[in-house]
Amino acid sequence: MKPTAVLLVTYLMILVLRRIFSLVKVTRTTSHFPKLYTPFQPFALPGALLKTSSWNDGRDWHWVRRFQTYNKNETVNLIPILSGIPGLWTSNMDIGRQIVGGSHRSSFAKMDSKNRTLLAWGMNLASAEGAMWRKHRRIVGPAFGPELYKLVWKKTFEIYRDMIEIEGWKDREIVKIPVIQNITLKLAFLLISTCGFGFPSTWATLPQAADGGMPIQEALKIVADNNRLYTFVPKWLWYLPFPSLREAHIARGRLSAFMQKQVIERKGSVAAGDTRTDAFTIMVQANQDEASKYQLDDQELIGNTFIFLFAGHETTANSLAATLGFMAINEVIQDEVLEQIMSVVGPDRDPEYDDYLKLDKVLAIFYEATRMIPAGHVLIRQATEDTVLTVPNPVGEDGSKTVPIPKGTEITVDMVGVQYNPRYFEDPKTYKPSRWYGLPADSELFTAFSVGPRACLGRKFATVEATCFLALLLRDWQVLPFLHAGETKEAWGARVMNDVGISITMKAADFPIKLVKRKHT
Ligand code: HEM
Repeated sequence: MKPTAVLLVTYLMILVLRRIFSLVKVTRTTSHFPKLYTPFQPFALPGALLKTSSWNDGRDWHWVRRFQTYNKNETVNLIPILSGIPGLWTSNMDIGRQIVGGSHRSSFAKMDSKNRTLLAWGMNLASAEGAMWRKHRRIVGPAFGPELYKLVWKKTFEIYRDMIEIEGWKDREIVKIPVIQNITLKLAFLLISTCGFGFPSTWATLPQAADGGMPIQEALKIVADNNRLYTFVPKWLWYLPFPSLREAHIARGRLSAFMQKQVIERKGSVAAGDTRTDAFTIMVQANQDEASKYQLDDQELIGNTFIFLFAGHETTANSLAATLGFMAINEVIQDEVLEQIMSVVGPDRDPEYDDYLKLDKVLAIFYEATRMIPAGHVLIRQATEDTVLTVPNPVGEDGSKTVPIPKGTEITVDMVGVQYNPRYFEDPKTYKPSRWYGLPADSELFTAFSVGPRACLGRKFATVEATCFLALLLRDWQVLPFLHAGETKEAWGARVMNDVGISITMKAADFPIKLVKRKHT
């Protein structure tokens, strides 16, 4: 053998031995949990690029194998043999609470490597940890109060009305929507744009900006659609002559300059008594009122405004689309919900924010869709020190065990696993909104927004928007599936509502629906 070949083989053998050594070390230290072997870590390259198959666990493995993975044990140790870090995956929310709770005594933290997309516009609430998180929470928290929710309700109503008018549905008896996600994404985007950023936005096509450049709302839309690209594509690629990359680069530059100016202007208008109630304005107000050592700098204010877009746009839109998919195949539930809408709001009146709590069945159809296809599908943390977990015994056995967890262990709370765990849900495979009827609006029994201090800050933003939009839509229209020739409703449901994948959020693949105008007597 040639000396170079000998060197290469030796090098490869060292790599293999190092891999075996590190895997043995890691698996010994978390030996309490059963091991599942896979070639690659599902969320790291190359595993994330490959589809889940008989030999590979790709990035949607927890969806594809949701009825098998936790059959025998609620927590498993997923061990990638060829590349990536081994880690625990759990479907037990009692363990989840210990990991994602986020108290100042917590031994678990978010990992910077998983936060790159969220950090693209500045440090923010969703990415910060410890004292930094508390500082951000003091300023961002006050923005999410009754004034914002009233605005979300009002704007949802206005946007719905614009949509019906501008899409030309007003005079139609039947509307076929080829991709319902296009509608829900536009709605959720306009809501974040108006109520999060305080930019006036309508369903109509945007007018040209006064300076002839790209309208700010359009720049925001392009950034929302391309932010991931911006995080992962090397900087030099932006300057190559690919029109879509150039456009994304220009949009980012324009928005960045605009936001810097906006912070200064908003500070001035707040000092002069600005009474707007969008989250950005209230956050700037809270920042002005804070002692200087707790204040956020301009970039942090911008980072937090953008987090509303990245955390709240696709999640809400995909959950709304899923709700409409489940409505299309559940006529009886749709009628039951309509009955509540008619008794609370009636056939003609504009729904008001005070109706929100009375429309619990409308909220329940959204909750149940979000349970079955949880947009926030994984909560990933790492142990920051040697610690322990209290692991409940299997269902039917009282008590729990204390299990040591070494520093550095990565733990993923698998929200699909949690939402399909029979410990928490009777008949978890069935779409059954009645499980949520009458549930107090902020109850932690509903876990798809996470739990504890680090739970979703936008939960009420999303549920107010969803309740208002669904009440309006279901009052005016019957939602039906758009069937293939000869297809039954059940077959449509099985095909469409199980075709679920992951971009960053979890979502049903694009699907069409049909709306038939209701005739209220
Ligand atoms: C159906 C819609 C939504 C779902 C399912 C959802 C789900 C979640 C989940 C599971 C988390 C916890 C993530 C983790 O700990 O790793 C979270 C955090 C967060 N969400 Fe949402 N979310 C939704 C809508 C929104 C909206 C509309 C906004 C803002 C307007 C928002 C803002 C946030 C923020 C700021 C955090 C970070 C909170 C913190 O770390 O203190 N979310 N969301």
